[in-house]
Amino acid sequence: MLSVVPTPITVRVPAKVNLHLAVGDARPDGYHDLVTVFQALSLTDDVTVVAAEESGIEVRGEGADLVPTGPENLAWKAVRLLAERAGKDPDEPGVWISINKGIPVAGGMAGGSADAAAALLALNQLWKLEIGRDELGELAGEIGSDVPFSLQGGTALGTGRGERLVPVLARHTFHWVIGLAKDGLSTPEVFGELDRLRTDNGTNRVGEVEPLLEALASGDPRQLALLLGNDLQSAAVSLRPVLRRTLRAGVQAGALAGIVSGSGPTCAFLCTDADSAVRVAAELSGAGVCRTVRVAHGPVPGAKIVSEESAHRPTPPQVHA
Ligand SMILES: C[C@@](CO)(OP(=O)(O)O)[C@H](O)COP(=O)(O)OP(=O)(O)OC[C@H]1O[C@@H](n2ccc(N)nc2=O)[C@H](O)[C@@H]1O
Ligand SMILES: Nc1ncnc2c1ncn2[C@@H]1O[C@H](COP(=O)(O)OP(=O)(O)O)[C@@H](O)[C@H]1O
Repeated sequence: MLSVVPTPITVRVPAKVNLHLAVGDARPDGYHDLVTVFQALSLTDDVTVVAAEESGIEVRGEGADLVPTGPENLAWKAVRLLAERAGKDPDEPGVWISINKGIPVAGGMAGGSADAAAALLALNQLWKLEIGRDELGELAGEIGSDVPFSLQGGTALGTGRGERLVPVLARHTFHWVIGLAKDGLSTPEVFGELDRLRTDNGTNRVGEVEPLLEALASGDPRQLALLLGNDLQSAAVSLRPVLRRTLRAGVQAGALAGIVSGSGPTCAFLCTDADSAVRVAAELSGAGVCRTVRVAHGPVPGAKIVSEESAHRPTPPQVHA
């Protein structure tokens, strides 16, 4: 008898950095209204789905031991949501998922959200559901605030919880150095710390987003560097004071500006060009304030299906501290 080998589908999905993150006051539902500008960066995860008798999830790559392989994995939430939509048993959907992590775990770069977005796209194809991008985006927003952006990629303005997106024009490619920290920070804890700091003694708030949008359209990294801002930065630094040193070290190494990525603790440094990014990465690595240092560029596209051949990731340029 001829046995048919199921065909796996692999989706590659990017990390994000928030170039502008304005956080409003806490809402009754526990969330905060945001005005944010996301940019998708060239640090990626690969998520492969394949039809299987035994359903489950496995995680490989850097920080894999910190990622849950049960129902708490955000990719598994995507599986359950799409299984319900497809009329399948969400407890036994008959799918095996392999995640290859290249995005730092709990680093404020939306790695879990990225895997959920990738799983949505891959299963849409595997189960031939033909759900359009708009509906996929809505399903993504049910999983988490950052998931719709992971699907969309590029550069986008996010409002609401960050899930309502409008694409933003970004001319040219921007070059970044990414400084990874030893341990992650919890997103809800960082939002909570910001609320506490604001109640106790107030904190500065980032200004309007329009000047940053103009800098993106101009494509001038020097102009953009002056306008990067993140309301969560003071909270992340309060919980992890060493980040102040990391931010200073990146600028001393030659970056135009440094910023905590989202809720941190990863720090992102904007550089003039690709060569400068490599030099800054080497020097920051030598400063001993980061676990690992990588170079990246953005914007890059959102989640997309890649062929099996190209699913074997090239080793990203990195410098070990
Ligand atoms: C801060 C940001 C900036 O892009 O990213 P990260 O740094 O975590 O990657 C996001 O707002 C994180 O989005 P995401 O990680 O999807 O968060 P969710 O799962 O939706 O929410 C986790 C928790 O964070 C808090 N939260 C999240 C989003 C938001 N607008 N207000 C909040 O207060 C809430 O306590 C919520 O329960
Ligand atoms: N697929 C996943 N990849 C990474 N973390 C995940 C995943 N699913 C759930 N998590 C959990 O989400 C937490 C936040 O991880 P992550 O999304 O990488 O960071 P952040 O929210 O800071 O951007 C992790 O500590 C981990 O326990």
